[in-house]
Amino acid sequence: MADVDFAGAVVYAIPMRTRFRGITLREGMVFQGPVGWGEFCPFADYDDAECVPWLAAAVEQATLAPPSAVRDRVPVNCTVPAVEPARAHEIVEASGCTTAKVKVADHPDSLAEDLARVEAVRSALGPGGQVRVDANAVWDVDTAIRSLRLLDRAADGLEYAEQPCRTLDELAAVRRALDVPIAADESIRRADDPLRVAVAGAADVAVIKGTPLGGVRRALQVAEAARLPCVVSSALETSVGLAGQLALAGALPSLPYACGLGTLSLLTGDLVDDGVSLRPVGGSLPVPQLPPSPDPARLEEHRLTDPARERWWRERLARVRALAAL
Ligand SMILES: O=C(O)CCC(=O)c1ccccc1C(=O)O
Ligand SMILES: [Mg+2]
Repeated sequence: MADVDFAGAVVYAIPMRTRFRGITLREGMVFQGPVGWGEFCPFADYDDAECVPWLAAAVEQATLAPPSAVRDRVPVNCTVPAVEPARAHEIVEASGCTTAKVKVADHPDSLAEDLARVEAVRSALGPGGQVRVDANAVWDVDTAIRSLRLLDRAADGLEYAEQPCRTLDELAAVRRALDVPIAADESIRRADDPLRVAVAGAADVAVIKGTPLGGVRRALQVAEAARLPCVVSSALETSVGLAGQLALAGALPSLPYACGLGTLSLLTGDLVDDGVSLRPVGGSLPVPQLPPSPDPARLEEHRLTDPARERWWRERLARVRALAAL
């Protein structure tokens, strides 16, 4: 990709407001192409091969215009990390969202805390809101069934449960045992071939994350192949990468659920100006025409300064570019 300024890529590091998915500092790179900026932000524990689609997504955004949108706003959920009930209540209230996604099973023996968090979220939303939970694939089938029965009751009805177990067979078993709808996330984005994963019997909802799936175009194909209602969700990007996820959500023919794109509030800062920052207002986000450009002062503020860490990112980008032939 001769037309992408990889040499001028900036490495950023933004602290998380609360630990999320084991992450306390969100790191990544942004670079500019002929169409705009792209963001390369695979999690630190991913090997080079798993980073290839993340790079493809960033390069796509920097070099190709987004697909045409069929809507100009996208309803979003607020994301509630594994926090105390009082904090969970505050997060939901401050978000302005009527749908909340609650992290559960964050550590062993978390059930009592999970139940209290889900109850607090329901009380913050009131009866008209929707509560979904995400267990990030950690339960076995029996634990999932037992926990989800109780969580469903504590939530006064769950909208769905995201990836309660690891495999599709396990998801199918949980789905057969319960009335709670099941959503597949890791089963799709970490599949060997996301285009071929037969998720339809194992889940009711497909979580589509454009960044790990290799970009907006590829994610639209995965969404079509899934043959299920889709929820677009973030990978904790700054507003630069979130813009691509909103382009994806804007282009999907059908979007029956709130999307997991209200995640900027999990970070303590952003790379773009407040006026174009993708923070939900009234429970929804706009579909931007083009990705917002980083603000130079914000870039400087969040620039990663540790030289060894910066080198790690630049070397990672070089290796992944070689692997991806980009
Ligand atoms: O879906 C959301 O509400 C926010 C995004 C989210 O939860 C997430 C973000 C980064 C990595 C993994 C996940 C996840 O869905 O487990
Ligand atoms: Mg998930």
